[in-house]
Amino acid sequence: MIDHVSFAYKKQHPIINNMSIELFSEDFTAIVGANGTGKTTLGKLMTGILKPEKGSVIIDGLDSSKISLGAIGKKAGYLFQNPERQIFAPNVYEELSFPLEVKGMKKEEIERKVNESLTIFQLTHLSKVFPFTLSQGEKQRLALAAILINEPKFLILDEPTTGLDIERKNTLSTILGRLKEKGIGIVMISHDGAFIGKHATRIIELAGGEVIGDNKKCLGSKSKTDHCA
Ligand SMILES: Nc1ncnc2c1ncn2[C@@H]1O[C@H](COP(=O)(O)OP(=O)(O)OP(=O)(O)O)[C@@H](O)[C@H]1O
Repeated sequence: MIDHVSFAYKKQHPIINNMSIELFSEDFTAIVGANGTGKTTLGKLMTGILKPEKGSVIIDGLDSSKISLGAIGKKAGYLFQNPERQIFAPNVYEELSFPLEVKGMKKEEIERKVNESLTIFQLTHLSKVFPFTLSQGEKQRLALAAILINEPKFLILDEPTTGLDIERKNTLSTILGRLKEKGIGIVMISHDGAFIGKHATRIIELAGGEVIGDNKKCLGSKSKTDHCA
């Protein structure tokens, strides 16, 4: 929940101005608005990468300013506009196994979870590959898989369809549809009207540091919150 949040990179130039938004895990929420209106900034505030100057960001009942990024990552994952920024391991398999090792999970359990994830994200044939040689779509699927191996309740995606061809967009659609069915709340920052039209159950529009539109569509969702447009 974004509660009366204000944020500026430079004093006197607020990007987010006393904004409040409540997000629900049953929604696929799209954040839209013109270039430079603060969508990415809001996404980073939602996942604790940036901290608000005023107000608070409450993630699953906890104040983002008071918990570590690691702890936030177990509740809300963030897919960067450029997924390369969040890939660190020497090969695809280790990108997925490392967070589980850190958790202290047993080797057999790690193998089972990683192999399952490689299958879901169509990366099995690339498991030994150096991640930086992957294509854009493959890097994105790897970054998504690495976020989701933490089993967060919310996933925030920043312009995930940029640079993807139709086939890769369809793969992403299928993956996001499965996540939705599992009850993971999805927030997508995007200019891709067709993709938003297909998936979003709620559309929040930003301008001038404020929310200027907040509409819900039903799309057959099990939405419990207010009305559907
Ligand atoms: N690290 C930064 N330091 C200073 N200013 C920044 C920084 N990041 C973003 N800004 C500025 O903040 C404003 C909002 O940027 P932001 O990336 O959040 O917008 P956006 O709505 O996501 O834009 P786009 O649709 O082009 O991706 C812009 O004017 C941008 O130049």
